[in-house]
Amino acid sequence: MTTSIPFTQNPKKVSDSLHYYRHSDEFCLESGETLNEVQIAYQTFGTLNQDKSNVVWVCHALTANADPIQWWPGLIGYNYLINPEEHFIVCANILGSCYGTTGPRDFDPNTGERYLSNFPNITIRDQVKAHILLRKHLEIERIHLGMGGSTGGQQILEWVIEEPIFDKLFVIATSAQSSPWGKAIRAAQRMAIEADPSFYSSSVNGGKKGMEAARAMALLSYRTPSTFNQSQKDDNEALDNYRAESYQRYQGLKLSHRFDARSYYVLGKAMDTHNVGRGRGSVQKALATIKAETLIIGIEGDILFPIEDQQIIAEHLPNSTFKIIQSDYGHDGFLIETQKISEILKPFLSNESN
Ligand SMILES: CC(=O)SCCNC(=O)CCNC(=O)[C@H](O)C(C)(C)COP(=O)(O)OP(=O)(O)OC[C@H]1O[C@@H](n2cnc3c(N)ncnc32)[C@H](O)[C@@H]1OP(=O)(O)O
Ligand SMILES: N[C@@H](CCO)C(=O)O
Repeated sequence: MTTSIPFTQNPKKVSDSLHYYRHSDEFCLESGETLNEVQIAYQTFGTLNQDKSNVVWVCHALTANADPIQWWPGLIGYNYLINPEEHFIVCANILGSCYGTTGPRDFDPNTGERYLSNFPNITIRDQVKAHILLRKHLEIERIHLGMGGSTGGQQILEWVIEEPIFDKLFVIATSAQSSPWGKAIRAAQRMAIEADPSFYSSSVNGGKKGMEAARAMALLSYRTPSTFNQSQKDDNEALDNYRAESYQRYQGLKLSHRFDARSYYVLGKAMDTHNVGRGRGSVQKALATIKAETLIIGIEGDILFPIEDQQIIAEHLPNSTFKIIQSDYGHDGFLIETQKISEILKPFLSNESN
């Protein structure tokens, strides 16, 4: 087994409490293709209590890693609502990513070469299958709270339908199926990556310039005009070198220093596959099977996952609470508005209904 070295050019980005579960059996994907010797990188925080009733499983968003204390500060961490003193927090890097779990830059055990552009298409359901493998490896039979935002929320919704082992769910800025609008946004980003000839090369860092452009496009769907218009104002004399352009270029560079272009490509395609109704009759029928008490939060101004996406979930879940928060940040507000989220999540977690 070729050990997969967690991808990061910034070692501090990969926490020293990262663990690995290596699955020796064949991992069959929804596409019918298989992956061998899948490795799942994960982190746990806190202690499993006697009756294993304090598990909080966090599913991360597109470019995050297995350390939610790092990327969801204010909500998860010591002295926050979801904390290691009270909860046994588990978070796994998702299949196809580049923070320790098997993805395009890892070595294919069948060829001894890195997958690179040969990494198979994966789905959200495949990512959930990897979570389930890890759950079983950790001998966790019940999850008190499953939580996630954006594609993390998509994983949670898929998972609870596959395995009704959750007491409570919290999902934010997410959907029950990917919309044509979301698919169009990600297609444009893939076109930018495909326009970078190095994406198809054998270079382990291929596609990075394309990913920088893709990230700049993505940011336009993660934010709102007000965040740019408030923070990136130019003086009246400016005729070039605008702050908004400098910001976009910087954000692209920032991502290219910590993320892999082929992972970005594969994970975007996985998001496109999301549809809880596939093979289950309809989205409505699939959602109606979810008995867990669910909190759904939408963000006013989120153009990637508009409020209607969360309304559909709320309408078809038998036991749900739906709240809307305001955020200048739009979609990325789920990572930033942790105070507003905590004010809603706290009473949801403390009620005795479950
Ligand atoms: C390994 C890991 O990190 S796990 C992954 C964690 N990340 C994720 O999950 C992705 C989600 N996180 C994010 O998207 C972001 O961290 C957010 C949304 C939470 C906040 O966004 P940020 O990028 O931190 O803040 P913001 O968008 O305001 O940008 C601030 C940065 O832009 C820089 N900047 C601001 N304006 C400009 C400009 N005109 N030109 C150049 N740079 C600029 C700031 O100096 C700052 O730089 P820094 O990040 O090096 O400190
Ligand atoms: N901006 C966040 C959330 C995207 O949904 C990320 O890059 O992971």
